[in-house]
Amino acid sequence: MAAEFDLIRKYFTQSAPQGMLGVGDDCALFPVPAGQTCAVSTDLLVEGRHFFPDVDPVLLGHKALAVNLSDLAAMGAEPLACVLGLSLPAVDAVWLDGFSRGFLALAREYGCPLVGGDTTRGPQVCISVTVFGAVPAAQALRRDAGRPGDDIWVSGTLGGADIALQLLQGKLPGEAWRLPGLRGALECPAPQLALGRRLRGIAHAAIDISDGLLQDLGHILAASACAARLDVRALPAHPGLAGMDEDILLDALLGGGDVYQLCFTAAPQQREQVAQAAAAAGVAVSRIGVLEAGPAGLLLDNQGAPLHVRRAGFDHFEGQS
Ligand SMILES: Nc1ncnc2c1ncn2[C@@H]1O[C@H](COP(=O)(O)OP(=O)(O)OP(=O)(O)O)[C@@H](O)[C@H]1O
Ligand SMILES: Cc1ncc(C[n+]2csc(CCOP(=O)(O)O)c2C)c(N)n1
Ligand SMILES: [Mg+2]
Repeated sequence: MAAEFDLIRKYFTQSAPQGMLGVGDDCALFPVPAGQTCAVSTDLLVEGRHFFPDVDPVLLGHKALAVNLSDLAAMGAEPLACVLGLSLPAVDAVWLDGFSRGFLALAREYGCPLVGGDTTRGPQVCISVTVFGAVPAAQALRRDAGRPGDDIWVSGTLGGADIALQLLQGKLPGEAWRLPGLRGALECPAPQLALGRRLRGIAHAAIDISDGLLQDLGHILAASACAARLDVRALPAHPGLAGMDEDILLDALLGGGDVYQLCFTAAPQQREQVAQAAAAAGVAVSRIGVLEAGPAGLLLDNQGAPLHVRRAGFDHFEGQS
């Protein structure tokens, strides 16, 4: 058989769950639960841009799916299935074995079977994942649902992945000792699906933080036509960042990407319910500010002065428009 189909069969073909048609036909088929709407998101990961060429392929397989599941979490959706597009320079059995194991282990953990994809040859490793989820349409956590007066929350911790990335890029040489404690935040993010699901009917707007807190919160502010007042002292720093230079730390907390935690808004009357949802999901949440009626996108500090921002967040085409 052609090597291409051999590869697909060997690494990516699993028996489809009952009621689904998986790998092997022109399309996959799967049902959407009655009364719910399909949530779809896609993310591309390019070698050298989203990951280092020598990253552990097991972790890369995990992250390629995790960043997509994170978008379902940010919508309050539950995973249904995923598809995987792969462009590879050559057949590397060790890499494929690790990548597929990392990917399929997470797919199993979150009930998101791999039901199809496409495999081609190309100059560098390029991974495209599309996830399909289900959410009752009226309960989806949309970016435009924030309201003035809402608390702004963030789950988990911030900054760890960004400092890990800087260390791997050879920046901050005096801090290299921190890398072992931070690397997991960059290379093995956990999608916050349990939290997103439990925030249905409690939170208003939500987004997952991929490009940096300020940039991603900015999307909620723009869509919800709100300003925000932030308490930077309430930002939850990754424990591996304790004692770091204050400016470097603040820049990482506000502008660092690859976080894959949820930033969400909820009415102050829902504080107890938010705390219960977070406890049930097994993740910490921090209240970091409030939405205000004001110019859309305006960011204030807790004194009400414009927030001083040194790092804008991640932008693939920075300086090009
Ligand atoms: N080439 C494209 N064609 C159509 N829509 C696009 C395209 N690229 C991005 N989008 C849409 O633009 C919006 C912002 O895209 P982006 O990739 O920044 O999503 P995100 O959720 O903010 O980031 P992430 O996926 O990293 O969490 C999304 O609604 C996305 O579907
Ligand atoms: C080798 C390497 N260089 C840079 C980064 C940082 N990075 C790349 S893409 C991105 C935003 C999310 O991606 P997208 O907006 O495409 O979903 C971030 C923060 C990395 N992880 N690895
Ligand atoms: Mg997102």
